Amino acid sequence: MTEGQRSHLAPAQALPLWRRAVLKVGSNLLAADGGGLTPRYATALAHFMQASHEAGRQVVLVSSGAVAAGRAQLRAHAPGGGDLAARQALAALGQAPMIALWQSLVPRPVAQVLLTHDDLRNRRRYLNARATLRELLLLGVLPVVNENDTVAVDELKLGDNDNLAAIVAALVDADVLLIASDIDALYTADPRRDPNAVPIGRVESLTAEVLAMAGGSGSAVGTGGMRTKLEAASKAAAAGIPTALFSGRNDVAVSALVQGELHGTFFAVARTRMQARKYWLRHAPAAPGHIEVDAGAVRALASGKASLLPGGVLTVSGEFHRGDLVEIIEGSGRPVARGISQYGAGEVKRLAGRHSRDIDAVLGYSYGAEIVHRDDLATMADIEAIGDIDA
Ligand SMILES: Nc1ncnc2c1ncn2[C@@H]1O[C@H](COP(=O)(O)OP(=O)(O)O)[C@@H](O)[C@H]1O
Ligand SMILES: N[C@@H](CCC(=O)OP(=O)(O)O)C(=O)O
Repeated sequence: MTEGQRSHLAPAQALPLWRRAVLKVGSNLLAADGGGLTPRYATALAHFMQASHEAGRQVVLVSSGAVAAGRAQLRAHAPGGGDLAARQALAALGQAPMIALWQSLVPRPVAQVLLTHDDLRNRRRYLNARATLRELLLLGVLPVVNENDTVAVDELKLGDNDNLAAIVAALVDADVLLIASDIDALYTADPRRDPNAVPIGRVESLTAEVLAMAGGSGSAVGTGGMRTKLEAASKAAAAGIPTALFSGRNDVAVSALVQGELHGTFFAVARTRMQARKYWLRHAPAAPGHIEVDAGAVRALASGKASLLPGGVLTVSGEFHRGDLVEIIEGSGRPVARGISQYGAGEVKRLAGRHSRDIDAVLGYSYGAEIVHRDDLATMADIEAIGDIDA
């Protein structure tokens, strides 16, 4: 890529208002030209995150750069090639310096969160990761997520932080996924190969035709290229989250984001986050078991605004675990709602009819006041309404 292409700036467009965002920053921006970590581009991105924080917005950072930082530390002794164990060792070496770089640029505490794709497929760990990230955001801390490369395995595509960022966006219920790249937009073809490629401002839907535009990474340090960015946008869209792609090398593009303007490509969504979540709650298979609730809970749940608290639970049948999708029924057996249980069947049994404040005393620990949080719940009315958006 030439300097000319790097300094391209896609036309400005308004970014929809957001309150919580996931920002993904790739190795290319942190370890420019294959060297060690540099604050060169990270400074403006850190400023964007801080300005957002001061404006009452929350940002979760998904940062690459550990492997590149580890490699730079070992210099000539660094193992070359794509050997998995060598990359894992380099990531372990470079992770702390990468976190230290962000901490040196952000005037508030920075927390390291290491996740694997496997963790996020396991509903129990998914809930734990979500609770931790929510808590960090409430504490005003900047969570810096990276893949836990030491334990990640190659079938899970070690080194794909674009896709990880999309999963994290769904995990924290972000309003938007921001991908800072070394290129200012998605082009009709890889601009390194096709001089006639033109930038695209807005993508309505990630069709096969759009996916075919993307090539791999153009650099030695980046891993995914545009392909994984489009996969990430597609994953985020399935969760109802739009994606904004922009150049993290362009100060104008980065500072425009603070003003709510995007110079880059916007990937729109067909469903809102709420519709996407309710859609999932409707279609995902439920665990074998039910939670039977009393008339007060039936009324509260029907309002669509309440969580299921232990006080409204009468009985529990079957076997389910924390993180499973369960059906909630009333005495007659009629289904009232479906939702993700924060507690396993045995725990819910012990908590039935109790006040939320007693959870700790009864179990000796607590995953929160709700048996099913309202964000994880679809009422029968929601489920019927989703019938319409299916069509
Ligand atoms: N259609 C396309 N539009 C834009 N960039 C593309 C396209 N196809 C391939 N690319 C390449 O993808 C690169 C960005 O991905 P990558 O190198 O993995 O960066 P990062 O480190 O930010 O993840 C661009 O610099 C470009 O060379
Ligand atoms: N987890 C790896 C990065 C993996 C990755 O997706 O890199 P990149 O394509 O630069 O975003 C690391 O920290 O080096």
